[in-house]
Amino acid sequence: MKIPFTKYQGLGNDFILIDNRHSPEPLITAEMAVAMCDRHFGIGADGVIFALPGQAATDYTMRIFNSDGSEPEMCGNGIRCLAQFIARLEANNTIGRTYRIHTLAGTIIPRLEANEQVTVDMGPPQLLGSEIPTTLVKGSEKVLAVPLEVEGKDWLVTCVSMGNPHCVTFVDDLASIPLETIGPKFEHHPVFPQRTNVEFVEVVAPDYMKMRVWERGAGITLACGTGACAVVVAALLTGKCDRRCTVELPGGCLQIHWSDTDNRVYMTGPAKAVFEGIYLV
Ligand SMILES: N[C@@H](CCC[C@H](N)C(=O)O)C(=O)O
Repeated sequence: MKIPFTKYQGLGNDFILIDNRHSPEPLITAEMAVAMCDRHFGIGADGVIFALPGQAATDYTMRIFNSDGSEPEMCGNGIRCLAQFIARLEANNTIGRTYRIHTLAGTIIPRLEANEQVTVDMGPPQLLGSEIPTTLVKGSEKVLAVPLEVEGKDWLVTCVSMGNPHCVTFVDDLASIPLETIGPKFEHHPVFPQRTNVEFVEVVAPDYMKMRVWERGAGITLACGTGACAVVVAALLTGKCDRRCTVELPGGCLQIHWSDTDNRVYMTGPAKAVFEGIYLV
C-alpha cells in the first residue's frame, strides 16, 4: 500500500496531512498513524491529519490521530495546516478565504491570511468541570486556581476546554519546570477521566506570556494552538492578562484574542508545507 502525504508544521508542531476527500473514513488506522509519526522508523510527526468530506453543512471534516494513536477533538496548529493543505488541493489560496471545518469539537473556521498566516475562529471556551472534563470540582463549577497534588506538591491549576482539555499552571520560572517528568503525571492524573493537555505559563506582561506544553497523546511539542488559547482564557479569568495577548511557545509566537463581543477565541499564526512524499506500508 502506498499513501501520498504532505508534511506541514505550525510553529514546529508538525503533522502528516492526508487527502481523504474521497471517503468519510480515514485512509489509515490509528496503529498505522503511530508508525508514520515515529521519528526514527517513520516520517516523524506529532500527529496525522485527514482532510475528509464535509458534513453538517461544512466544507470539510478534519480528523486527527495523536502520535500515540489517540484521537483528539481538535488541534489548533493542525487546523491552520489543514487550511493551507486544502488551499493547495483546491489550487486556490485567495487571501481572506474561509473554510467551515467539521471537527469533534464542532465547526471551526480558519481564514487564509497573507504570508502563510491563518486566523482561526476557535469558538467559545468551555469552563465547567463537567465540560473539561475533570472531577477536581463539581460538574457545574469552574476550575480556577484549584490545588492539584502532583509529585508531592500542590499546583494551582485552571482548566479550560477548547474542545479538548487543558490544565494550565502559572509559574514564576518557566525554565525550571521539569516538564518531561511531571507532564505525564498531570496528563494521566485520575481527576482527568479523558487525560489532559498540560501548560506551564510565565506571565511576562499583560499582553505577553511564555508557555511550555506537554500534550496529551504526544508529549512535549514545540507548540499547541488550543493550548495557547486555553492559556489566554485561564490568564484572563484569573486576572493576569489582557483579551489580546501574544503567547510565546518554544516554536514561536501565536496571537490570541478572546473577544468580549462574541465570547469566541481567535488565534493567528503560521502554517507551512515542508515536503511531500509517499509512505510505503
Ligand atoms: N497540538 C494541538 C493539539 C493536538 C491534540 C492534543 N494533543 C489533544 O490530545 O488534545 C494544537 O495545536 O492544538
